Amino acid sequence: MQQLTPFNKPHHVKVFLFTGILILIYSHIQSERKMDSETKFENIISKEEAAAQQEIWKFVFGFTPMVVVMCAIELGIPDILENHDTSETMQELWDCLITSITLAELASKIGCPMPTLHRIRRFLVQYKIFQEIALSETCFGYAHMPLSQLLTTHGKLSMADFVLLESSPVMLAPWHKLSARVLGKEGSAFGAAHGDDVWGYAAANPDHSKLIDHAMACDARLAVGAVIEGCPEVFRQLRTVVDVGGGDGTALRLIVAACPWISGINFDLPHVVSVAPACMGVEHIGGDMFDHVPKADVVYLMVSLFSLLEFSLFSNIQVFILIG
Ligand SMILES: C[S@@+](CC[C@H](N)C(=O)[O-])C[C@H]1O[C@@H](n2cnc3c(N)ncnc32)[C@H](O)[C@@H]1O
Repeated sequence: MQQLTPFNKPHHVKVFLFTGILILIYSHIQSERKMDSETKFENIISKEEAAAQQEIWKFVFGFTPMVVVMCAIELGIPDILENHDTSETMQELWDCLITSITLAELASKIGCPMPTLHRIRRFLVQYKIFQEIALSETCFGYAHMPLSQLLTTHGKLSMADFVLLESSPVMLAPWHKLSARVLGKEGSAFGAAHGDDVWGYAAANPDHSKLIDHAMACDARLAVGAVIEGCPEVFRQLRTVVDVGGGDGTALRLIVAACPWISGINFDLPHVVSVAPACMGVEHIGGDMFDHVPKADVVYLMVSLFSLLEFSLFSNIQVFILIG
């Protein structure tokens, strides 16, 4: 008698084949899925890697915005624009209320070739520091943006001198000592770069000291303007005020102008006050705040928070601190 195996009946063969095909299809789908997710994963990685490869350029050329803005200030572009009168014809023709200047006009005022200026212009427009206005199909004008307004020399809220200070070689050199500072090899990064602290270096280098004073004045105009406007009551009862580390006296000049009943003492290191501009209602006194500070109804210290401990010596004086 012939033994029956699963294959010797036709319907068994069919079932077997059918199951086999199902298994094949299933494993094929599974392997497709696996490949699919692997490819997707690889794609994600490669997208991230591609993004990183783009991102890295920000760090390679991260300094560029700072130096191009510095260049614009040094060339006087914001000031030229500020003082430029758009010709009446142009004004009427284009009904353009925004003062703008063409590249040719700008190049001629600066006294530089157009092609090099064009490259700086492109960057400044791209970064929305200036805006480009189409005056015709072929002619463009360049106009102020809120950012470029802050770069004019005499603007009320100008930050131009702060940009010039921080982009100066003296202030950039300490950043090259940062890793040594982190490793504890250097006391201070500024000292490592220049062999002295910031104020000692400034005392020996009047040009740099002037740069610091002007930069600090930018900050003082912003901060003090906001305090006078935001809380004028702070000044009502005061007769005498000392600004410790007051730089060229900008902060006190603003306070005294807004509150003429106040007498101000601008207290700073001797090399700073000796060149500070005279101002009615403000007396400049030179000295070291760690030795003594003139007496007054109020002593305030803005920014220079070297050591609050030293201010325990003001224990019987009202002290308030403005952080700019
Ligand atoms: C960061 S600046 C601030 C300037 C000003 N308060 C402002 O915000 O515009 C610090 C000021 O403190 C002054 N300074 C540093 N050490 C000082 C000291 N030992 N005694 C008095 N003034 C000092 C500096 O000369 C400088 O003008």
